Amino acid sequence: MNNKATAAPLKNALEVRGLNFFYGKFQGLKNIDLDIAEHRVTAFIGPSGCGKSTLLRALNRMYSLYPGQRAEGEVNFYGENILDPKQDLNMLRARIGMVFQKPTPFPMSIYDNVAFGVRLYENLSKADMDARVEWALTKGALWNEVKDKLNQSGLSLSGGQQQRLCIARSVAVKPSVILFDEPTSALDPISTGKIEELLHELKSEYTVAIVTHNMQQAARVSDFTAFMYLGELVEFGQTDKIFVKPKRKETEDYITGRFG
Ligand SMILES: Nc1ncnc2c1ncn2[C@@H]1O[C@H](COP(=O)(O)OP(=O)(O)OP(=O)(O)O)[C@@H](O)[C@H]1O
Repeated sequence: MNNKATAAPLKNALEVRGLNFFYGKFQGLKNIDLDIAEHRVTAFIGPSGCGKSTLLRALNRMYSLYPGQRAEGEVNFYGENILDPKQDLNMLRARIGMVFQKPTPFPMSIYDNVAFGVRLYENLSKADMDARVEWALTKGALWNEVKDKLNQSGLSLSGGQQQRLCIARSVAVKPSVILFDEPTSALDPISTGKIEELLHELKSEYTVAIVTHNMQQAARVSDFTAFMYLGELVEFGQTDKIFVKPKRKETEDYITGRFG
């Protein structure tokens, strides 16, 4: 946990204010206020069903793909409320990328997996695209393993490699924020370690938010932790403080495994 959050004032990439979220009539999030600091890792923890993924998916309007799901309140991304109906969702998802629990490479070559998103937004020459693909795969800590087989299918890679390919794919469009929804829960410990190292490197250039079930992982990778329960944000603060001296009994019970 180097580069821990210091007392110096941080800029926020995202400021969530009074966020309520509904799946039809069911309220999944209740009046959430939360700041996501720029160039830091913020972890969302809490028991199953508490709303971690719902909150993460609200941060780039991923829910808008599904009818009946709606958010109220504000999610300000550098001052702009992305819940505004006029928000351009494709542009938003290029600026706030997402990596899912299960690796989801497209059924195409490793090269095209990375180039695909870039082609939607930029018209690069072949040489520039080659350079972008190499750059993104290097950021995804995958270049050395795939540089001699870029035309092979992304689906031919191992699970851990596929997840790093998905991270490279997100990074390739040069987002400002990357959201990770339990990115290592389907991976073995070695692949998990690689992704955790990568999260640490990514935060020097990107803002990271991560949902994790694994409290040790939250403690290892994050600067800030949000503990959620039953759709509410119970406690939020610097990760050291949340894990060493939580203010709320619910948080303490959860992190000490006494929950429920
Ligand atoms: N598509 C959906 N339709 C209706 N309710 C949903 C839907 N997705 C999630 N919910 C409900 O919203 C609440 C929050 O779910 P969410 O997936 O955000 O929790 P979570 O903390 O990420 O859980 P887990 O750790 O199990 O993934 C839960 O009560 C869940 O049942």
